[in-house]
Amino acid sequence: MSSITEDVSIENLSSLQTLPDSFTWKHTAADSVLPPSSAAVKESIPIINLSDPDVTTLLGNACKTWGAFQIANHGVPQKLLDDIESLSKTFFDMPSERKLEAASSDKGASGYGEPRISTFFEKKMWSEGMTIADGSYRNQFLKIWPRDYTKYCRLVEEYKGEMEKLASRLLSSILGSLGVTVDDIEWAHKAKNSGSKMGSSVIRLNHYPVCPEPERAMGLAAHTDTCLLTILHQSNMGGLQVFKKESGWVTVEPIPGVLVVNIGDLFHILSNGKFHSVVHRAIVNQTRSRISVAYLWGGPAGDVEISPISKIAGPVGPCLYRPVTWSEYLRIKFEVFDKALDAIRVVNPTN
Ligand SMILES: C=C1C[C@]23C[C@@]1(O)CC[C@H]2[C@@]12CCC[C@@](C)(C(=O)O1)[C@H]2[C@@H]3C(=O)O
Ligand SMILES: O=C(O)CCC(=O)C(=O)O
Ligand SMILES: [Fe+2]
Repeated sequence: MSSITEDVSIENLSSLQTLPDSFTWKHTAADSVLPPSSAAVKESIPIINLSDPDVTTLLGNACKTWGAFQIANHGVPQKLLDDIESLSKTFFDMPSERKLEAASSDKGASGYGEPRISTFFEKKMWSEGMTIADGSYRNQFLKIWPRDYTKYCRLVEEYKGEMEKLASRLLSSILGSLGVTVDDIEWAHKAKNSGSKMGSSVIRLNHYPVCPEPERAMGLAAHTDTCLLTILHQSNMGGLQVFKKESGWVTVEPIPGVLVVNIGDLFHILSNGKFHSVVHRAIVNQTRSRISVAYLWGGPAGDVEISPISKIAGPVGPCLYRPVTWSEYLRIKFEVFDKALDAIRVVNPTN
């Protein structure tokens, strides 16, 4: 039974011995975070070697069937993954008062705090996070790490650079599976020709402390990401689950050095509904804390509109969605949450 009823803040989760009422979720059978019965076949999202000669087909199939996959041979140095993970650990291991010095001024901005989606749920999530959204994270790093500030800012910039390269490479390959190229997208074509970066992105460091009653808690509630795609580095502790209509919640087992990729809402729009943004969540456990580092890639820098690729929609076929910038879509998402795609749909898919 939960005995603590007072308001508990996320920065103190690690010290709690019982699950406070405000963190106790009433999971239905379909939502259960308990492992499925042993009779159930253990499914998993595809693991794709990016050096495979069939990579385009494999990526295309994974995007259609799952909206998520794992990638090996991605070219991101292991040391960089280890370093960003240890930066995260250093941050979350700090005393609450120091973490709060980096608190975000509002839910979408850089800084420490609850997940932005928390406003849509009655109960609190068993996690804390640090959003690294734009240049403003530097002021927060300076406050909390006056001595290591330069080192950590450099690390974040290097991480962003590598992730952006990987994201652009994935975009090209995935588009290939739809029979189009980056030249069919005005913003991607421009970026390619000018050699400029396709750099609107956010990094979210997530920490899921050990939980006294994991089966009644929720680390990060079910959601889709708003961006084009998310590249997730999860520590060697599992917790990420993706939802598949036919199978329910499927756990993504961590594999050292392998990254997870999720299709986000903007890719659903870009592909004119061919790929679905995957619903996913993070569950927690009673034995070990967990860290994940999510790189959410919005594609073009600046306020550039993303719309269905006309070649995919077909010369006469309908475009299912109106053009939208990432920032406008974020505004809509955080007003209507899981109805955001419906809010920008212009054609009913059954028409
Ligand atoms: C740009 C953003 C994407 C994000 C909301 C945010 O404003 C900042 C953090 C992102 C994140 C990370 C955790 C899950 C998520 C749904 C959330 O609550 O905050 C995503 C948001 C998203 O993809 O829309
Ligand atoms: O921690 C995880 O495994 C999932 C994180 C996530 O979904 C996110 O940051 O958007
Ligand atoms: Fe997510």
